[in-house]
Amino acid sequence: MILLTNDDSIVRVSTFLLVAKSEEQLANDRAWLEQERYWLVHRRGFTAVTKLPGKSGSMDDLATGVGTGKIRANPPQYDRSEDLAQLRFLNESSVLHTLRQRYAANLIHTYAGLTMLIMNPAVPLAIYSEKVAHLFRRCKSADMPAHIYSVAQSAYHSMLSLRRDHSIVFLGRAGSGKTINYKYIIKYLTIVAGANNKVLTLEKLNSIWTVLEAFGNAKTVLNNSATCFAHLFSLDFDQSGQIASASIQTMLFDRWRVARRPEGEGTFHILSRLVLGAEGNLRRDLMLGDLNPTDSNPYVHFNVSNEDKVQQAGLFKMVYGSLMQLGVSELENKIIFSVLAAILHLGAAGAAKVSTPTSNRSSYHSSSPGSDYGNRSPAVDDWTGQDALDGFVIGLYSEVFNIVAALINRHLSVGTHTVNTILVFDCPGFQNPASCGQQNGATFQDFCFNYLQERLQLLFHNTALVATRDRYTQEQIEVICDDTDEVSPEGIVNILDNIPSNNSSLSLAMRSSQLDLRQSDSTPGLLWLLDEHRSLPSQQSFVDSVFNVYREREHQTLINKAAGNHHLLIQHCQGTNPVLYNTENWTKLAREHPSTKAAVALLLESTHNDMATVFTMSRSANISSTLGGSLAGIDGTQSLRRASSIRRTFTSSSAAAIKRKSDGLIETLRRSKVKFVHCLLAQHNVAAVDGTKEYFDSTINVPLLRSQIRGAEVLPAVRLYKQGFPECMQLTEFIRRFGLLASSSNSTEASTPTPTDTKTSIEEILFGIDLDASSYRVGLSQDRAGPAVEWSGAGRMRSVRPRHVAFIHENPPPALPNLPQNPPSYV
Ligand SMILES: Nc1ncnc2c1ncn2[C@@H]1O[C@H](COP(=O)(O)OP(=O)(O)OP(=O)(O)O)[C@@H](O)[C@H]1O
Repeated sequence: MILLTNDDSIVRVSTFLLVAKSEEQLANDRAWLEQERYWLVHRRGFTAVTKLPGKSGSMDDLATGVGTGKIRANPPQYDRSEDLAQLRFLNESSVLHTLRQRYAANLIHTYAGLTMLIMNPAVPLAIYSEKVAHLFRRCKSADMPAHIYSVAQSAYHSMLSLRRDHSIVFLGRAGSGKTINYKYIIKYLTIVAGANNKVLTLEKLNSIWTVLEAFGNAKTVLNNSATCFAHLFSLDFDQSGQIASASIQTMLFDRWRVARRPEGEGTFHILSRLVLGAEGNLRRDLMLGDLNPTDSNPYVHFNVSNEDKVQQAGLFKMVYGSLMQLGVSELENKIIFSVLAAILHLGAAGAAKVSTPTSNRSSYHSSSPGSDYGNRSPAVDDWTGQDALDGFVIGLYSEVFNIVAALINRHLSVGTHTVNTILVFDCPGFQNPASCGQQNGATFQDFCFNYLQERLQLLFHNTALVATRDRYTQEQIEVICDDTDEVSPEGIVNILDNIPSNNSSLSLAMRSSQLDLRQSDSTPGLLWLLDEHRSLPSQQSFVDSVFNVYREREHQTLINKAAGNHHLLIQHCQGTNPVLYNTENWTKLAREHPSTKAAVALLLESTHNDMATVFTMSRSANISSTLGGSLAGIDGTQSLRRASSIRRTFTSSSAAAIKRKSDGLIETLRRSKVKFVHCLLAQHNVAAVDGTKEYFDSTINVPLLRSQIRGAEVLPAVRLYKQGFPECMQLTEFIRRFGLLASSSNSTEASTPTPTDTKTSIEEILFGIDLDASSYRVGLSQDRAGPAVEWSGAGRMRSVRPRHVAFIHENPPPALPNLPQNPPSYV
């Protein structure tokens, strides 16, 4: 258990220990630095080496593995630095070394400048209790140890002081811990900010997570309970800083899973839980007893042990109870589960192709008794009967998922005036099935998830690097920072989603010379090619269309043809994570079968009045008008009050809609002040292995961690943070707070000061208090926000500041085996 204390004596002692060094310590430091310790980088890791005195030749020559050559090691006291910006020698190996040292001590959180890195510990840690949350309350950013609660607290504090909307975004690979930390952020804000009229409580949060996990998660090869939807939790605060309303927007990115789950993976948990857990009248009314778990059913699988079956049955009862706690009536519950039961019965029935007497076209009928949906979904081109049924089931499940989210919102959203919002965003992680030995190639669903992760990484790049540099230029602040090894995610994002500027057709795009395409910035992205592909003869494979366009050598570093008719390789995450995709069936998946829309219409127009009422409700003004919140909707146009139309935008399954959804999301996030959390995996498949503890007690997979650090652009961001001036304050605000320190002749009280007066006064104040001139700059620009004083990141040394909180392990966790405290080398 971690205990945080603000006991003064502890603060003073730790401050003294950190600041004051004995002569002996200083001598040791000097001796260590004179030794010239370097990292020798190699494919499998890095090794500490010492330069022998008197030997010539550059140590940089040894760094054959990275190419940067900046490989000096830090003295041992930096081993567990809480902020990577504190490292004296900032390089990739030193970053890996620090993360590894901290991880060995169960310190899974590390600041990377303004970003937080979190390693997945794979085992529960007792550092998230309510008591711990209260210790972060009212703390300022610089006073908090690295912890997921410090991210939440600094967003909350910043929202209150700036009166601006904030968002917290999680990035990382599948199973790296995004969802768990997303929940901790919301839990923290609920505990610390409190909620008016108990609109949000910890019990309600538990119910929400239980319901969403059941309806939106599934077992995948990379995670036993992977999130298959993106969710944006919106916490709306009133003037006093309390939560006044909340809502959740969901996007079921993997809606195909209900009908076409990848080999070896599961469908949404709720389907098997319903069959195993429903009892009494519900079981009888939904005829669940007729479904034999041993029969093959494309829409559910029961490949679990008896013990698991009991557990799944228990989980169903929890879901049912949670829905009730969230204000869902028994009737509404029954309606939701009856649609799910219909999906299961349709799966048991299967589909057959029949000819209709009135038309030459074929249509598809389920052989399920009483089912006449086939007439509503005319077959198109190469659709099969199973496609029609699958499309229908996808439509049904998507509507169920939407109504569940709408019912949660009905319970949380209060039509009250709110001032600011904190958005917390989680989505499926980066997928690479090859990392767990699956060589068949990644699926279309994986492609969609990876595209969204790339968009988020680009948002990070633009926020942490591009916008920061632009601001320095605007303020005429010179920052010397090496950016030669920076690679922007923009190149890969363009390959994935570029829309040709001349809106040419696919056949035109393929006929045009590459030069023309490049000159007009018209090289179409893969999503556009998928969308357009339906206009091509079906013999042409999607991969052929792609490589008719992407013949250019300059693209070969990002996209390549792979062995097999349908395979292509995309170099994701700045080339650190190549993913082999199998594009067979992608053109079909990117389209929406007409039966999907028919399923939606069927629910809305159902002759069963209650059913029609419930499903219409999620689209009607009733529910959307109850949605509170000051923040614009995820589609990037209007407020959340337009939730029904937002959801419609998101239910289209075409490739173009995936881009549109992502655009809306990024635009929504961009308008707020964004904080990023990068979740990291220490080992492949941590989240998919049972008996994780034993599996996990091994050394860190250094190449895996290195590729995540590179892909996440940690080093460039920390470097800019360290060299730059990341903390800024408007000049007027500075004067308001510190104006008293100005000499009387320059007092700003006499008359309204001009910007030049203000700047001069500030420079005098800073000069007067003898602050190191290299640690600040006074900006010049006259932009809307006004010129600013910028504070150096390097000057923000958390470890030498008196802390208001400190970590103490009550029961120190056992050190991981095979991890010496100061390992001489890593392999
Ligand atoms: N802070 C943590 N403490 C304990 N266990 C953790 C922590 N973070 C992650 N885990 C473990 O890792 C597993 C995967 O975490 P989680 O589902 O949050 O990952 P994810 O990144 O959201 O995955 P996906 O992208 O596949 O949805 C969890 O089930 C849990 O076992």
